[in-house]
Amino acid sequence: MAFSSHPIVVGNWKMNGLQASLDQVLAVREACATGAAGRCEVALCVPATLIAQAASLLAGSRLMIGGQDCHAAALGAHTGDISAEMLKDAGAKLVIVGHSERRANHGETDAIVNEKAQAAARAGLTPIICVGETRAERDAGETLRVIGRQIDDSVPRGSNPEATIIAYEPVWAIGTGLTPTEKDVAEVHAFIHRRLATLVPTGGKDMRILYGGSVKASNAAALLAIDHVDGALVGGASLKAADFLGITGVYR
Ligand SMILES: O=C(CO)COP(=O)(O)O
Repeated sequence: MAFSSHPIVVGNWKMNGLQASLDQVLAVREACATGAAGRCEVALCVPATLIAQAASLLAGSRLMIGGQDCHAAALGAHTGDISAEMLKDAGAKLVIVGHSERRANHGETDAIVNEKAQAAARAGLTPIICVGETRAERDAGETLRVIGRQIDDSVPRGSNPEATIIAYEPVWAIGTGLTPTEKDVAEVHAFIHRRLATLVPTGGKDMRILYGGSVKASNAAALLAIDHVDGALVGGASLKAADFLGITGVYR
């Protein structure tokens, strides 16, 4: 087990964060400047209402801002939606697509997620494409079958491996304090790597695969040292800079 050579830790604030939360962005920015944030790329996917302001605070910083979802179209009659081009215009560098909360709460299929990932790439954003099995699927021994289908159908053919990130987030590990065993994480990440190589023959092995689901400072070192784990997608523990930096700081 060894740390990835090109890791990234991404915070997903979900539907949390008001103006006052920009203080947390500033604290992470400061840690990135001093080196306290660790030797990894660092990004925060804040609510859409904060993207432009957060990004404007980060000129010259290596901290990146991302969105949490985008529409597949560039513009048009889609009330309440946000396009990848709009996120880019607001200063985002990345966007999460296909998070299990979007798949479950908004009926997003692999085909929709695939279109969103293509939209992100078209706009010059790095898509973070999420996959993960439910508890019932794991208990039924279906994990690899489900993940294989999600990868095949959600990851656009011909994706640029350097500008596409996969996040493995077991649904049952999100917000529960539960995590898979290290052996299970290693098995799924190695499986995703092999599967990507069939989809992106020119460099599936270069595509980074993040682990997400109840990552916190106390378990980050063990999770991030697992083979084929190239970083983390962090929910609850990304809301406070101190907690988040306890995770990024694992990469010394
Ligand atoms: O869904 C997640 C990140 O996208 C994980 O959330 P938690 O870290 O709160 O479990």
